[in-house]
Amino acid sequence: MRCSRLTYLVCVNLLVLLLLVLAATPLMLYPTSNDNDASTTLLSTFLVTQAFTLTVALYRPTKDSRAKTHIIAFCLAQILLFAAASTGVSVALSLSLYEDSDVPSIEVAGGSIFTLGSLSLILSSIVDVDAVDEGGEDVAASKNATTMSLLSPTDGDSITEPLLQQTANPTATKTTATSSTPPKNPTTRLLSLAIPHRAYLYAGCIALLIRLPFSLSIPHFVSEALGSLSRSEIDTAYHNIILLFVAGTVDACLDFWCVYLFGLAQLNLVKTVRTSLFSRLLSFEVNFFDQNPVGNLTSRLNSDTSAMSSDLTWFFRFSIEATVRITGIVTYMFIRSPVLAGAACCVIPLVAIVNKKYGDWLSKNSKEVQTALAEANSVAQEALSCVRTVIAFGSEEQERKHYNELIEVYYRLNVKQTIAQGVYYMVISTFLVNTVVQAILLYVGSRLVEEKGMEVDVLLAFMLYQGQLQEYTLQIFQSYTALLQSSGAGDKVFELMDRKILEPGMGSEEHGREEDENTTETLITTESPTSKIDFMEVSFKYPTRPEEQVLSNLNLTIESGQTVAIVGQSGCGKSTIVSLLARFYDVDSGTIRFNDRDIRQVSLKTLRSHIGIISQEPTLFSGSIFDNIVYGLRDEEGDDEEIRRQVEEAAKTANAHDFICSFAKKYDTLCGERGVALSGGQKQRIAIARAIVKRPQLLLCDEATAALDNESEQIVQQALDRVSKTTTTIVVAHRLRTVRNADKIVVVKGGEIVEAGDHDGLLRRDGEYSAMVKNFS
Ligand SMILES: Nc1ncnc2c1ncn2[C@@H]1O[C@H](COP(=O)(O)OP(=O)(O)OP(=O)(O)O)[C@@H](O)[C@H]1O
Repeated sequence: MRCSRLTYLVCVNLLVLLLLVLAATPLMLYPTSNDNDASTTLLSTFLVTQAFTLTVALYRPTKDSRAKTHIIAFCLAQILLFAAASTGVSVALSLSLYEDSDVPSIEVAGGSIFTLGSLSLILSSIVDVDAVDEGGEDVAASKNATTMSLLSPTDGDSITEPLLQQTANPTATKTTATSSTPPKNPTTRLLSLAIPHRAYLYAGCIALLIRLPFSLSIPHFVSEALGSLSRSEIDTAYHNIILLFVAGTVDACLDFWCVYLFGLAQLNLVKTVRTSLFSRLLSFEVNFFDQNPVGNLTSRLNSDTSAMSSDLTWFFRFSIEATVRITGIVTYMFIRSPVLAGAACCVIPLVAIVNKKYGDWLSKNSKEVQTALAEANSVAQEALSCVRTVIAFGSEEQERKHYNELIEVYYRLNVKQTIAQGVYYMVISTFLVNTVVQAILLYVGSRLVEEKGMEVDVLLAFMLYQGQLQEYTLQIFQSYTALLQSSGAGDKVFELMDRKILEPGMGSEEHGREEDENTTETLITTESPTSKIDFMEVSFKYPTRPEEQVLSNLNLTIESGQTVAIVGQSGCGKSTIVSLLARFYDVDSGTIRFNDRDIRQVSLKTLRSHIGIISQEPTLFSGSIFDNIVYGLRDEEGDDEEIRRQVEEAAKTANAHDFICSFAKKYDTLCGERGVALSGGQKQRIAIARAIVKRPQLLLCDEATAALDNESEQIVQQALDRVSKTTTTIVVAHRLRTVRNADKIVVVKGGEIVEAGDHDGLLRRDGEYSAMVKNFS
């Protein structure tokens, strides 16, 4: 395993710390007259080593700017530590001298070294050493630009900046949809997500900072009150009890603001991440959804976004609170007894190391947990959305088994996590912090009381504060662990955010944006409300199946207002022609022209606003019939009366008005999920009304009557015939009797057009079409 310079720094710090602790321990326990000399030696060793590690860190410039950033952050923190150390040590030394060496300076030095060492270890564990280790020069170089921009975002107000780091390439040719290289370390990126919500975070921090002195003083007043009582100083005890009550009340009031403001930041963060991710998902091309199960995506949208946001705000709140509390408590402890302070801090370095390891493992495991959950969700979602098919085929047991297997994987990963958590709490929290530290404090404290005449209430205060110190030390580490856990969940979300939007997704919108006005003009101001379509030498393969040539050099012209039927054997590419026209996919070569304009030069929104699509399986939303029909008009503005009139008119044209009016709630009748509360024919007629309510220039009917019985087929066919008089229509059909009246019938075979003409002409020709008609009759 390769080690970065930062890892070496941490190791050197740790080693020096251990040596100094070993050297200081006998001096602290058995002080001699040479203490001052010894303490000076220890302190200067520590400072020299720090200076040495700093020099090593700054020496030899590295090309890896990410590592550089970490090192600079590390060095800055070290410099701050130096400043704090010098001030702290001189204050402590003068205190001990002032008190006539009641507290030997060696104890001050020992305590300071413990604290400094611990702080530098905490710092080292927080700096993402492994991220620097893992990144080779190449990877790091590819990440540099975005990393640096995120470390110092200039426009922090836009959530899209940290979330959407890759914009679409408008001229991108079709490639298999893969995610682009993730631009940066997810932890740093995750942190940058909080930038737009900084107002709440700042306010929360201010409330926290005002609150903490009150909160921190409570154990002091308790110890003072008890100490006064033990000395029978009743008035002083009452005085401390009143102070305790006041401090506790202020603490409680400000606690509300902390919970509220940090909670608000979290809610806003979840909201922004969810809405950004959802809109990103909607801008992906159809091919993306061919490859990614919906359950998987909803899992990312729900559980991953909330996991990353809650852990992130948890990190902000508790890391700040814990840092302030630890600083306050450690300062208080050093002022009252440096030796006891050293004893209280002695396990912190160990906790730091264990926590770093635990955090790294947790980050990896939580990624696996989220993936396992997403897979299980995907299976559940699919089974539930196709529940009728599952029941009809008696596949309940099979689906149950499949889901159980995936949930078992999720369960096992969680069990692993629970065991690790149990071991962590057992060793760190219960044993080290609650048992070892308490025992050390009581032992050292009782010796100080016995041998140096230290007051018992000092020991009492230490016992009360040490609980808080350990609790918040754990909390600061856990908030770091939570951050890593968030990055685990955030990783998958960022993967989707970073995925390039390929044409025909948003890329084309960007492309079409400049031309939007012209384009809309072109499409709308044609003489007739219909459109002319040209397929010119069109070839196409599905990206997920590149080995199969679906269409090859297909040429087809559909005049404005014509009704053209596309027929052919199953799998010959009929529906593909429809999908290409709606730009669900882009052609590999050749051109499709809409009113003499290449559809790749038209924004998707504009193009689709002129196309109505009716498919074999009409998908209705779970709202009312009115909601479903008006869906086709959602972008249009107008008064409610006018919209209602248009909806009813479309329903009448689609032969749907009468059956809608036969329902008690008429247009307000609910359709049920995916329209389950309606018959196939009724659903199809509502789908027709939805497609024509916006008066499209082109109507695409893909096997619109194929799933209906004869009676329903006739009613729907009448509706389609009526609609096709006012628009250009392309009909894909199996039932040849439904296409007899088409202006042109096109026979597709092996991805090519083999015959074209009207019904009578093709029959006379006695070719493919004629054979198909004979087969069907
Ligand atoms: N999303 C897809 N991904 C990969 N291949 C696809 C996809 N959709 C269709 N195909 C394949 O492309 C070919 C043409 O399919 P298409 O749906 O256009 O045929 P069709 O003529 O409409 O068939 P049918 O009459 O049965 O509906 C088929 O071999 C099909 O398996």
